Amino acid sequence: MATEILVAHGDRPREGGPNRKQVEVAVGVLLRADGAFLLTSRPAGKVYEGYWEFPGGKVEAGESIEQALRRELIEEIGVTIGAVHPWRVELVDYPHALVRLNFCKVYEWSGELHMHEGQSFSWETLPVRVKPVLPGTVPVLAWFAQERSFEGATHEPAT
Ligand SMILES: Nc1nc2c([nH]c(=O)n2[C@@H]2O[C@H](COP(=O)(O)OP(=O)(O)OP(=O)(O)O)[C@@H](O)[C@H]2O)c(=O)[nH]1
Repeated sequence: MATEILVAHGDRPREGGPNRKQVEVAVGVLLRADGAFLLTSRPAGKVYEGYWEFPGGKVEAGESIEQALRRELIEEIGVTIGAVHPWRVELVDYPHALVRLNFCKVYEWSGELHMHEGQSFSWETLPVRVKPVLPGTVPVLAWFAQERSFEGATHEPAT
């Protein structure tokens, strides 16, 4: 089966030409017992500043997805996570990079949420109230909708 590629902001020129390498990203979907999931806003100074996403970041050389996720969540939101459950993988073709998002569900963590990069956070359910949502995050909301038999718009479109 061909890998589905989500093209974000399709009309903009791509950096690095047609053979750009894929950037591996580890992404954490933290789930509370009541089903709410954690979204964080992208900090000032990063691409897509202010857009809402699931916390995570790029995998460094020599790291597994799980190791990267543990490191990123301590660095970014101050929690130490328990078991990591790989969920889905998505390829997103952004103008700035071709990223491979490795979404992992996490049900247990310790420590208080602390936004170390000045982000905001919000525990959300469907439909998501915060906006704008990062293009690479939108399909995740659709997966939740499928799992939860939720019908209707999962989020407000970015204007
Ligand atoms: N963390 C995260 N990144 C996502 C999501 N969806 C999505 O498309 N991305 C993309 O994946 C890439 C992750 O990079 P990042 O900037 O968060 O990673 P990082 O913290 O290691 O960045 P740095 O290079 O500034 O240290 C970005 O291009 C971001 O736009 C998501 O839900 N969570």
